[in-house]
Amino acid sequence: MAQIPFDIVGFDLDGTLVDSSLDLAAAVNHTLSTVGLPLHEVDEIKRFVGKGTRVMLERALKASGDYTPELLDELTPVLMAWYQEHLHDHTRLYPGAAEAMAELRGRGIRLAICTNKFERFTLPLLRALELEPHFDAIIGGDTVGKAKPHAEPLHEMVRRAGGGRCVFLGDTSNDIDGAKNAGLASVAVSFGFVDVSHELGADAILHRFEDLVTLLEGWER
Ligand SMILES: O=C(O)COP(=O)(O)O
Ligand SMILES: [Mg+2]
Repeated sequence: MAQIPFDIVGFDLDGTLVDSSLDLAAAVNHTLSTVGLPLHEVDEIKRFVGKGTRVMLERALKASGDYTPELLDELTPVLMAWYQEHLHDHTRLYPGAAEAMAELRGRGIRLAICTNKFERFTLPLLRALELEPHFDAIIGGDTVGKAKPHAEPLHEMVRRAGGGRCVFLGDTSNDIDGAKNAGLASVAVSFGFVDVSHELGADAILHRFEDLVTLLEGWER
């Protein structure tokens, strides 16, 4: 069995480890419906994800020409409250992720998460999906006061996971730029919310979780 040259495999959450698009889209559309604004398609809302819940709503309001700072302030708590109650109605791991995580852990590699989703959503979601025990570190968008692409949340993830060489997987520029800023190896996934994997300048691209272990085994030492 070939060796994997990493101590830690870190994951972005939305659009990388879990497909949360239906619940996020429902949260945005529920919020817009409370004030009679036009709703968005799920595929459109997927493009708004990655910089946290408030920015997702801001992008949705801007897309329909309805944005004002006051409206965003008014509606953000509505979205937060609704999403808190619907974190895992439809949200699931991507195919092959559970098996890849089990294989990596079985080989002594530590797993970690760094997401721009707030802890108040991240932790209950991971608990509901029974994923929390698999991770040595879970960093949310508000854990260290800075979000990806800032290096600090990724540094904190590596620190809390016990240190060592780390590769980080993600689906947007926040993730890959963040990994680079933190000096980590990076993998862009092509099955996330928007496939921009070829534009991100990641060290490698992953098309399906079934290929993750082989990809890491073949990594240059
Ligand atoms: O924008 C968000 O809510 C979080 O997104 P992320 O898990 O992809 O960082
Ligand atoms: Mg993401």
